[in-house]
Amino acid sequence: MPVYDLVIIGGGPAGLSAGIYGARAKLKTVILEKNVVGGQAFTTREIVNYPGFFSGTTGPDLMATMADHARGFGTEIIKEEVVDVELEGEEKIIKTKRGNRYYARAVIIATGSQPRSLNIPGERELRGKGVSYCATCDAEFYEDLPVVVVGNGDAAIEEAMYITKYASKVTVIVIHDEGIVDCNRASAEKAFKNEKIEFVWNSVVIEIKGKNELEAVVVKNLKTGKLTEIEASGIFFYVGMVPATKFLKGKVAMDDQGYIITNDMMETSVDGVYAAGDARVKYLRQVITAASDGAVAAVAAERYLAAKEEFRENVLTADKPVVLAFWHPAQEESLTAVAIMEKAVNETGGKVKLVKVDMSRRKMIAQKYGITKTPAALLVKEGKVCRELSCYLDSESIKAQLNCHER
Ligand SMILES: Cc1cc2nc3c(=O)[nH]c(=O)nc-3n(C[C@H](O)[C@H](O)[C@H](O)COP(=O)(O)OP(=O)(O)OC[C@H]3O[C@@H](n4cnc5c(N)ncnc54)[C@H](O)[C@@H]3O)c2cc1C
Repeated sequence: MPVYDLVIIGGGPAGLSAGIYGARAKLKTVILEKNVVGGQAFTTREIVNYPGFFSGTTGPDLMATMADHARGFGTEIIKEEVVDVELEGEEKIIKTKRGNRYYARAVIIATGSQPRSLNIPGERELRGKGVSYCATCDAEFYEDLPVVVVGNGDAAIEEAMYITKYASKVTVIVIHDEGIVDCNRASAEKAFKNEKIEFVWNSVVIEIKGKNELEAVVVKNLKTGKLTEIEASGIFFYVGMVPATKFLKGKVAMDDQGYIITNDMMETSVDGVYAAGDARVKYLRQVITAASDGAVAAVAAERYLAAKEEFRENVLTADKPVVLAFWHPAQEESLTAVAIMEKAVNETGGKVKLVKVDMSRRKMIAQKYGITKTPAALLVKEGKVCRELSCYLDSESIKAQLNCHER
């Protein structure tokens, strides 16, 4: 497998947007997508809140446009499920279910999230035989048939309305008291007026019945304890999402729910590894914020790779010894030390050069050389450290240290 500048795991809006920005910046970019390109957004029929589409668009249309855009700039999109990663080294290794290995100089994790299952009897057995998590994919199979929807957030209510285009009746099971739903008001009001929708309040689904196909759903009223069997041919679950990050456990820092922790540059705890979209800890999980994250992650990755290349040219393959002077903008003492170091280097008449390293931005370089505090300075020759320099001397004494003896 060739070495890619950028491997993006996941081809939803975050991954596609990262692909657009990455390939446009001339990075050799590949997106590995295990399923349908477009992610969750592909599974929603109507998208009315993505900027530029006042009259709305469909998830599949919007995602196809994004995928064409990414491919247009040269991003490869390959159907592969990533099952393991080695992220620590300079060259990251991405391993797939088919046994392939992709090598990357930087990685963006854009694996999003997947529907939560309730793990109730019958749910796993009847998956694909009446149990579904995607109305866009499956609603049309229920023409004139009764269907149950579980949940009361935006996705549940909006998809319930979409299903009424096909189903004879849609029963929505809501855990809350009558009239209380967790979705936006406009959708709730429309759903309450929809004659094909019946709400069942204070209730949860406890069992799904059927042999080879779904026949009925058992619902428990949480206030009375009463069990009711609702005849149905299909059930759609919208009871939340879980991040698709299981294969990354122990590889990048996550919160206790498995969402990846990043800063506002989408950097994870591992150098050269970024996370974008629904898979990361964030406030709002939508197509627009996923696309935005993808753009930020790709630009951050591009700058990281450029900085690495610049470091290679300026330091590792330099034709003269280099003083690496580590400083931190919040530490005045380090600024003074670097200024004295610079004076000493200038007085060598070009025999030695100085490269300043801002520790607040170039953590990777500091880590590589084991530097934990500033000021600090190293003399590097032919890519190897030959000595540590004392930063607390005058420029004359520093100049005397600028002879290379291998460390
Ligand atoms: C029913 C529904 C309706 C919605 N409606 C709207 C709406 O109207 N407006 C809106 O803005 N947002 C909506 N959203 C939310 C929006 O779809 C998501 O916020 C957005 O898709 C997140 O994008 P993402 O790229 O981070 O992740 P995802 O869209 O989840 O994409 C992640 C991709 O990564 C792939 N993947 C996961 N693991 C691996 C792996 N190991 N190897 C390879 N590939 C992998 C997945 O197959 C998937 O394609 C809706 C969501 C749902 C479920």
